[in-house]
Amino acid sequence: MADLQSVEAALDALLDGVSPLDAEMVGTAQAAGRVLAEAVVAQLDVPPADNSAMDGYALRVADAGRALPVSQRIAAGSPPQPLEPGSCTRIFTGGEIPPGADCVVMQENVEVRDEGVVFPTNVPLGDNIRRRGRDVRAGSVLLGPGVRLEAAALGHLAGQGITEVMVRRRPRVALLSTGDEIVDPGQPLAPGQIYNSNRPMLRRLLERFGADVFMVATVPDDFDVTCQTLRQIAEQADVVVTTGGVSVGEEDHVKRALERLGHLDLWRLAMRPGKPLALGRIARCDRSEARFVGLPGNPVSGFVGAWVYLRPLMGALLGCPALAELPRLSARAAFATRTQARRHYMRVKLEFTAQGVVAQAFNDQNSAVLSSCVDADALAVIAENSEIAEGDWLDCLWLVEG
Ligand SMILES: Nc1nc2c(c(=O)[nH]1)N[C@H]1C(S)=C(S)[C@@H](COP(=O)(O)OP(=O)(O)OC[C@H]3O[C@@H](n4cnc5c(N)ncnc54)[C@H](O)[C@@H]3O)O[C@H]1N2
Ligand code: MOO
Repeated sequence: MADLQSVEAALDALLDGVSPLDAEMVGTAQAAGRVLAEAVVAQLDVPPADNSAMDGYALRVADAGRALPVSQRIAAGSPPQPLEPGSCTRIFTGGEIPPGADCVVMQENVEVRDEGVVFPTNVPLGDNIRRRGRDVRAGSVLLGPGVRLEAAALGHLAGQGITEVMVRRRPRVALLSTGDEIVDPGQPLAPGQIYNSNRPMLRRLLERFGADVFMVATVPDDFDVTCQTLRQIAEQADVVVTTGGVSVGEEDHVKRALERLGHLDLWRLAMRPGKPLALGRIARCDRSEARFVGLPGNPVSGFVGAWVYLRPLMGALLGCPALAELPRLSARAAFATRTQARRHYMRVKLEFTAQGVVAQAFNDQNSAVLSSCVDADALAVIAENSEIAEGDWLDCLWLVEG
């Protein structure tokens, strides 16, 4: 086991020379989940003018403490007139503050009498006024490059009236399955066969990591056809991902095809699950190369491999730091375990208790037991040759999209 290589070394090899893909312009209505290729500079102040945070009355602080007549009414969207001296203005939330007014008193705090509206004394200057540009100042960076466009960022873009943004092209990923025993749902199962669980699982993960999974296929059981298929796919794919056939078993078409079409490194890693990993390149006609990642066939090994390798790879191709690195958190172990030569990525459920975060491990952590992943919130990373007692602090990789 002394020859096992580190996860970090494999990650370095995987990410070596990877740079962000080219940029493309998309409509903001289609931009959800995309990654900004360049900074977006604000063109407008938000809010565009001082406005009221409350339904109530705008006045001069100096006039508070007495009854004031109402000289105008301002709803959101109606332009204000300057405030007549010695009067107040009826105003609604979002209404523009009239020139001359310097505070807003909410309507619950006034008394409306025949002679006018009576205000409390000691109204703070500027109270309940949302200042122009408080949220965004024109000319400032609204969103920086590498930001993934999720709900609030999309709202922020719309707040500027922006309809198009420059984003990174989504990495084009081909997802291939190997193994004669693997059958797609919808087909009958012959004896010895199992359904392909890796394909929908990895497709979903890759899409969550920002990829465009433009094709899924099963590798044909023929060396020449495999070569031809991979060569064609590599012309369109940034990354070719396969599952299965990376261990020490009998001759495998994908491995041999990779050696013929480009380059292949077989890794034996000090990690569990996911000891075997294949990394390579497939040459294209124009001499550029598609990346190749061969994950193990065991579903849990594929699941963990996707988070540990494919997510950072998508992050690098998208120029998105939040995707490139999985967030970590510390949690107390609700279990005891020990490891040997391989670092263990244990699937855990996190409980957020008053005493802090507690990690509950799924009982059966075997790499073929996919039920261990269904409820997993995090991967607790247990160092090689170590022992964990209940209550010990664990370093966990949080399974979030980024
Ligand atoms: N003599 C040794 N045997 C194995 C070693 C080893 O070091 N020496 N390593 C083990 C480890 S660790 C792993 S992980 C697996 C990796 O195997 P492969 O990547 O070669 O994958 P396969 O043999 O093709 O399949 C493994 C397992 O997964 C099932 N599988 C494959 N594809 C799918 C799919 N799409 N959906 C669901 N299940 C799938 C397949 O039926 C096998 O049961 O090797 C160990 N062996
Ligand atoms: O390293 Mo493998 O993924 O344990 O079965």
